[in-house]
Amino acid sequence: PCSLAACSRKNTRNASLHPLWQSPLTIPGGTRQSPINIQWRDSVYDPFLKPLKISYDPTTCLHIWNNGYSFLVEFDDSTDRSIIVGGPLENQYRLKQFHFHWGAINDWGSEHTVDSKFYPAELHLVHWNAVEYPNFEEAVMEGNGLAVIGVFLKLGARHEGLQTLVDALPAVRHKDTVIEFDVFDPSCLIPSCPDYWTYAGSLTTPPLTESVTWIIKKKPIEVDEDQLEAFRTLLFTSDGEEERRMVDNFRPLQPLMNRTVRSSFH
Ligand SMILES: NS(=O)(=O)c1ccc(CCCCO)cc1
Ligand SMILES: [Zn+2]
Repeated sequence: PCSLAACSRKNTRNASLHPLWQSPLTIPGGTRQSPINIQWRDSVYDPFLKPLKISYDPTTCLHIWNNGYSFLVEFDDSTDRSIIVGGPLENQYRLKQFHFHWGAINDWGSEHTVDSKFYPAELHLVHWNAVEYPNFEEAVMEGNGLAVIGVFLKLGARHEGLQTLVDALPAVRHKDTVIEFDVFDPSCLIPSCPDYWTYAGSLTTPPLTESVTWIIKKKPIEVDEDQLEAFRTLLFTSDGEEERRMVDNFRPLQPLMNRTVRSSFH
């Protein structure tokens, strides 16, 4: 079993904290919380790390919904049609959903940082260990239950693959709205460069369980200003409630404690 923990620290970015983090949330015993700052020079090259193999079936895509924290694209995880294997992973993991974290302005928004630099947004592709556990909810509670690929978004050229998601956002503006999304291949959001960092961490929103093998891609993808602005038109609030813009939905950095970040590259 893994221990629950969160010791959110003073927010180093002076960002308006997501309401979730204003209440002091310190659960004793946390030794592997996320997100963290990745200090490039302290990461250790591991020659035994394999390339990450990603094979997604675009027809496993189900829907997009606004869950009041982010917008998620969810997948049919009843078979092994969309999986990742290799990298730091002992088993193959099934794609469950992907979502993003972003800021109110381009100066911050990512959850992880690299040499204390933040990106305007970060993509998380969430997978679970279907070899050892019967379903996602069980896997969430186990130390090797989940594998999340993190991809940084930086301001630059328009991303055509992302645009199909952006075009659907007005339909999920309010919390608990959902629209069907039939075909989407999330590998178009993952940089072709194979380089990544990996470390043992946790979910960055409740239940904050220490069940995630993080795989953070070294190279960001480029998106343009309009696409980032489209994220910021989403709402934390349900239809009929007083509107609160969905921005700054990232958790503060957590202590590295007794962990080493490994790199797949020299
Ligand atoms: N930001 S994250 O990738 O760490 C992440 C992924 C998935 C969940 C959902 C947990 C649901 C438990 O039943 C929460 C957070
Ligand atoms: Zn996330």
